[in-house]
Amino acid sequence: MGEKLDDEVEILKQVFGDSSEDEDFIDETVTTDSSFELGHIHKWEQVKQIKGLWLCRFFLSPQQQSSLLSAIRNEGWFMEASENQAMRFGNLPTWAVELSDSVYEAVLSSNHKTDTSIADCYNGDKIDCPLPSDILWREPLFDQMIANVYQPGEGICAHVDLMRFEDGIAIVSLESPCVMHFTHVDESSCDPSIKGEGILSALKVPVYLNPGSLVILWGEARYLWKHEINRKPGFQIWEGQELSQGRRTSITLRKLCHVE
Ligand SMILES: O=C(O)CCC(=O)C(=O)O
Ligand SMILES: [Fe+2]
Repeated sequence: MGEKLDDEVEILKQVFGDSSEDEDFIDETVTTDSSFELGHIHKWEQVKQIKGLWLCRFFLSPQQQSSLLSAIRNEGWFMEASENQAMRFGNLPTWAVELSDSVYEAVLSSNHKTDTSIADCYNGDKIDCPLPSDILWREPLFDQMIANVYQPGEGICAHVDLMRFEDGIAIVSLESPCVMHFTHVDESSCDPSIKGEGILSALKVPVYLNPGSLVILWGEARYLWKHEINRKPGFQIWEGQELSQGRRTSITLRKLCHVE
C-alpha cells in the first residue's frame, strides 16, 4: 500500500517540479453517452459524520460501467500486470470528459440543493449540497484524471489529496466493491497513547463504495479527512462480513490549481 501515492507524487514532480506541498502530503502519511434519461433524478446520500462527503450509489448503470471499462481498455492502459495507474492532465480523453459531464448532470439532477455556494454552505451549517455551485460551475469542472487498478489485497494508504488540486474531487468505482475509511487529520497528529482503541476506531468512518458509485469530496471531506483503502485481510468488513475481493478499478477526477 502507498505505492500508488508515491508514483503519483513522482509524476506530479516531473510535471510541475518539486514543492514543499508534496512533502506535507508524504508526511501525512462514467460514461454518460446519451443514456442518461432526461429528468432522471440521482439519489445522493450525505455521510453524516463528514461535512462535504457525498455518495451517489447508482451513478452508472451496469451497461455504463462496462462501456467505461472498455474505454479504459481501449486506451491500452494496464496491459502489463505491473501497470496499475494512468494519469492525464489538461485535455482528458473524450470518455473522461463525458464522465465529468455526467458528474455535473448527476449533481444538477440531485434531490438536494445545487445552487448553494461554498460560503453559503458554511453559513449556519447549511451543508445540504453535494457540490457547491462555485465548484460545479467552474470551467472545466475537472482537468486531471487518474485511473487506478487494484488487485485483491492492494489498496491506497491514508492521505489527503495534494494541495495542487482544487476543492471538489470525484471518485468513480468499478468492478468490485470496497470499503474506504476516512480519518480526521487531527487523529493522526495526536499522541496515540492518550487514546483508547475504541475511540480511534470510532473516529474511522467506513464508506462502502459499490461498483458504479460516485463519491464526491469537498470542503472538510477533501481537506480535513484522510481517505484510505486497506484491502489487507481483516480490513474490508461491511455489515459484519468480510468482502470477497476482486480486481477494482477507480477513476478519480480533479481540477489542478491555477498557477499564476
Ligand atoms: O482508488 C480510489 O478509490 C481512490 C484513489 C485516491 O484516493 C487517489 O488517487 O488520490
Ligand atoms: Fe485520494
